[in-house]
Amino acid sequence: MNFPVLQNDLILRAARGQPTERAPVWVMRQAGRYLPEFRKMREKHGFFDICQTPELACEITLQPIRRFPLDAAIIFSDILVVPQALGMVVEMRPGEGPVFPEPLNMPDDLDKLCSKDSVEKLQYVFDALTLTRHKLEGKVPLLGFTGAPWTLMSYMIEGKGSKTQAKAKKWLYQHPEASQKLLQMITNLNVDYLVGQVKAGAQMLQVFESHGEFLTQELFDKFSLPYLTAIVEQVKGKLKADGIPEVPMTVFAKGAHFALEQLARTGYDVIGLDWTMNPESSRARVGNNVTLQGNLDPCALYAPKEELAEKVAKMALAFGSHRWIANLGHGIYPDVDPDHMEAFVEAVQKFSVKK
Ligand SMILES: Cc1c2[nH]c(c1CCC(=O)O)Cc1[nH]c(c(CCC(=O)O)c1C)Cc1[nH]c(c(CCC(=O)O)c1C)Cc1[nH]c(c(CCC(=O)O)c1C)C2
Repeated sequence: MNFPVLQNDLILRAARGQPTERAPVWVMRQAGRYLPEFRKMREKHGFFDICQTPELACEITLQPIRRFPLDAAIIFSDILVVPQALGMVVEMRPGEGPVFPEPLNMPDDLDKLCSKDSVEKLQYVFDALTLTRHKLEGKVPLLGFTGAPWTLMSYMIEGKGSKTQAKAKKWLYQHPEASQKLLQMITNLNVDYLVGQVKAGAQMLQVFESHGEFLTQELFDKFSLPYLTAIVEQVKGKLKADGIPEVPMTVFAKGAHFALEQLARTGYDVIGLDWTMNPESSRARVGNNVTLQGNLDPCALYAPKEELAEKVAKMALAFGSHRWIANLGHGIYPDVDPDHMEAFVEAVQKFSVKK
């Protein structure tokens, strides 16, 4: 596809354990809600209309890259496009967030899902990736992503955000086989979806297990870890079989602090840490063969800029300069002042320089 030559490969080097002059930095959910230029675009267009229109998705992906000296762009989309591709309706309601008008209630409802040709329904994401990779002009690598099977399953059953995920967890206890059938269906689509994203131009991939925090270790071992592992093994295996150079893969399992050692053995190149994790003890637990990503408290961006810079300096010291990708410990919040996002990025660049 003759993509422009990459000029900044810091994040790819950090992910592979190669030396970097300083830590690369990007921010989860960096495109979107907190930027006035995004909100202006949202006044005119529906959320999923933007996702489905490559020119608009590309424009929003580039907005934070124009403003801040970031080291990666993440394609503008949402994890919930995967349930849509399986035949579910998802609406984005103002003030409420994503809603499934007809969530899955009982195992029989799985028959309503349609896994045939589902990856083809995501062609618009592939088109957005290809366009964006060109429009980035090689400035920084382009990241693709998906939601992990458990996180997507929980949305498909709850039908919206939930404080407890009790309906979804009820399935794990009452309908373990149906749960595994659903998780496998999502895993299969995710593998094809991520391979398709790389073929379309994604240079690195992240799997978001945002609802890891609701699982016990026992539930995580049974209903999350095997599917996260299958995804990394199969995506890397398929790329290799197709003669396509492998790309680094990140897993962000929010709240799954108990699973750090296991996650480090799955084959992911990068483990994302949420803001509750201690960088030094996390490093001691995972060893030196994986890269860590994170993990400043997203609310630290509310602090005065000087204090924010101090927190970043402290974080840089705790992670050290090798195998670290600087980020927040979860997505940036919608009411953060963009000037403080800039202060965060600049502080990482200043304090993570290798001595
Ligand atoms: C990576 C990504 C996501 N969503 C969006 C992006 C695009 C890139 C970016 O913003 O940088 C756009 C993205 N997605 C959404 C928005 C706001 C919608 C709007 O403009 O009205 C944007 C910009 C909508 C959305 N989509 C989702 C929610 C959370 C709902 C809840 O559980 O209460 C919400 C509010 C689901 C979702 N979506 C995503 C996750 C995983 C990351 C995380 O844990 O934050 C999750 C859980 C991932």
